Amino acid sequence: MAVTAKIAPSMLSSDFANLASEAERMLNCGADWLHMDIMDGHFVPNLTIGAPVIESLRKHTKAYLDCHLMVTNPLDYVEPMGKAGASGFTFHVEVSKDNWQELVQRIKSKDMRPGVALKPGTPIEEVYPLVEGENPVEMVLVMTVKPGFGGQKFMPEMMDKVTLPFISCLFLCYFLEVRTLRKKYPSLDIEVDGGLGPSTIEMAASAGANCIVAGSSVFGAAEPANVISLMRKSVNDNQKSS
Ligand SMILES: O=C(CO)[C@H](O)[C@H](O)COP(=O)(O)O
Repeated sequence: MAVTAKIAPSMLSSDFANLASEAERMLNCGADWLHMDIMDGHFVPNLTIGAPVIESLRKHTKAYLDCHLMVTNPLDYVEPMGKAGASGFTFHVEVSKDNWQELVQRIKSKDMRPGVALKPGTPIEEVYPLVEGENPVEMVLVMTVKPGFGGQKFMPEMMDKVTLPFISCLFLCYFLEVRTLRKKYPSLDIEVDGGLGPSTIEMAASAGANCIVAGSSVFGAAEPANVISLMRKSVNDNQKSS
């Protein structure tokens, strides 16, 4: 089964004081999902929003809220996030090795879609059991920057987790790990997050990523709709040719 493109502007780059109108603006520009970064100031060195803000935003939109939990204790967030109206709940594998089964089961019981994320440097093999288990996650999020802040430079070596491109005319096996992920799981949603935009989308899409999180490149664009549509086209073209 072919995967579909999901373009998810990262609301971390929005004007938080006008979150509802920023969300509406992105949806009007063609966004499929709204990416919400939940940071606890412990798992990552930044503190953002939590369930109360998701609950407030939910009153203004029916959109899919793709929530990325950069927190040390994701289990503590399942109940409040479910109640608040989160659609997707993506937790980090680095803090869930012992309880991911319970976590996935609880996320599903709250009608959210479970996903697992990994930081740069975490071996891709660590997510295999979560994708192949009896009660699997439905998305893998590959971070292409160190989580914590928007506007960082894209890390090509993390894209190695999705494809095997030529870089500077050299055969560099940068994308071996993620290419492996797509090869292993043809119908899995694979999301990439960090430094994605017009100059990096082709690399991500050819590697097999279909869910694209983009903050500064979308919010910083004069015409966000053009950036969103360009990224969607790149994913769709690569999916057709794969
Ligand atoms: O999760 C994140 C940071 O932890 C952000 O979603 C991500 O970095 C997006 O921002 P940008 O597209 O500007 O890199």
